[in-house]
Amino acid sequence: MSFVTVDNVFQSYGTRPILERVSVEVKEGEFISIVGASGCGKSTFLRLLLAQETPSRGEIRVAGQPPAREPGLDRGVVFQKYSVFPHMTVRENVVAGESLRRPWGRFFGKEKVEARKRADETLARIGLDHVADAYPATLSGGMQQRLAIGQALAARPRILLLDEPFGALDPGTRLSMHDFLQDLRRDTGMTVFMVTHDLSEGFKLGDRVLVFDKPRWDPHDPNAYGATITYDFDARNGGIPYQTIEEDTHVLRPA
Ligand SMILES: Nc1ncnc2c1ncn2[C@@H]1O[C@H](COP(=O)(O)OP(=O)(O)OP(=O)(O)O)[C@@H](O)[C@H]1O
Repeated sequence: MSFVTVDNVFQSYGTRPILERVSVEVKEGEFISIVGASGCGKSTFLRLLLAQETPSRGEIRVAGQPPAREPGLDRGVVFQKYSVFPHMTVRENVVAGESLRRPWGRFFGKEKVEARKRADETLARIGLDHVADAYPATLSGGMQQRLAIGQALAARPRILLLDEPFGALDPGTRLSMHDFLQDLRRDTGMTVFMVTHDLSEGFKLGDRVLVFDKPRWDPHDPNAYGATITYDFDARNGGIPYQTIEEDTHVLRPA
């Protein structure tokens, strides 16, 4: 059964189309990698899933409902640049990750004690419990990015959105982050959408790899048309396409 449904979504900025006819269904627990040329709208697609933006046309549903507009507890997000707070300790960063998503923004009294306990559980899960009282500047790049993921996980989201989360890391750290993410996913059963520029990373981590591209191209006006999902690969089965786009209708159909 579909958990995230994207139904014929279009997004434009002013008169400029960015995405057109994007439709995809994702089951709960699936890991979706997203690849495509620079500027083709991959981050825009994540912002739509996050409900930071509303599509110009079409509909997105999460568990049958429109995604909540306010910062929700159901979706966590991690960007390439570390989003941790430098003036807070590692533990405080994880507590903040949860509290900032609440309407009133802070925990008090007993709630605070419980939030710190949950933060310590998250830190144990991401292997940062031994540096709970340290400040982010004293951590390596990989540890800081793990902390950013810990922040996003603090509220136990059902969906994790990752926008090139490992792009700024060196190759060795990147590999250990892959292991970390695979373990995390096994433990939590989260649904993950990850934008990456690295195709092999996309196939290694993803159950499916979605390719965003422009099916129509005007050489005199490269911005005339938007991008859509042109391939939907089964990454667990040698990269056989589940679906490919039809030349005439530009609609994804079973391959
Ligand atoms: N708020 C906005 N207003 C106007 N144009 C925007 C806005 N956000 C993004 N764009 C434009 O939309 C296009 C798609 O941007 P987006 O960041 O989604 O692409 P991307 O595929 O994630 O790119 P990259 O791989 O380089 O990160 C870009 O040309 C960008 O300049």
